[in-house]
Amino acid sequence: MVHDLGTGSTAKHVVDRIGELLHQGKLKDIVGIPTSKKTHEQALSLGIPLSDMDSHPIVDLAIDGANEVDPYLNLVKGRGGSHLREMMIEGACKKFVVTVDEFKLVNYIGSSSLAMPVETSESLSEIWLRCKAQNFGRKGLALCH
Ligand SMILES: O=C(CO)[C@H](O)[C@H](O)COP(=O)(O)O
Repeated sequence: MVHDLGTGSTAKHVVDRIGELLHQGKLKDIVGIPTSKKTHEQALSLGIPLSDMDSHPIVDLAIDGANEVDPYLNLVKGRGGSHLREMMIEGACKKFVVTVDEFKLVNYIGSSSLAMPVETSESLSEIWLRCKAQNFGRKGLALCH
């Protein structure tokens, strides 16, 4: 089974548990695709076999956290800084499970008043910024590397 390994404090518990089940022999034949460097390091330390999307373009299962979830199950993800990679990997998965606590549940997306994460690839960032600036104006747009 090809498993996306999510990013953030909630997903960290999932990755820990996968490592535990692997060591207990209760989980077999699993390969993980980490959505961030931090998760990559955590998975390596737990001995979870790792791969990437070039070798495994179809991901069977993704379990990851979210920043906001509305009553219709619309999500905000990416405040942990792995937006683009998560969208690529989780967009390719057959099944996507989101793990959140009650603090992530909102009446409408954006109501937590926290920043809305948007991430782009470095090579596209200028083109993308120009495009977004036309839609929203430069205010509030920042590049994070
Ligand atoms: O999208 C993410 C990372 O880019 C995380 O899943 C999201 O930020 C939730 O993180 P946490 O479980 O630490 O609250």
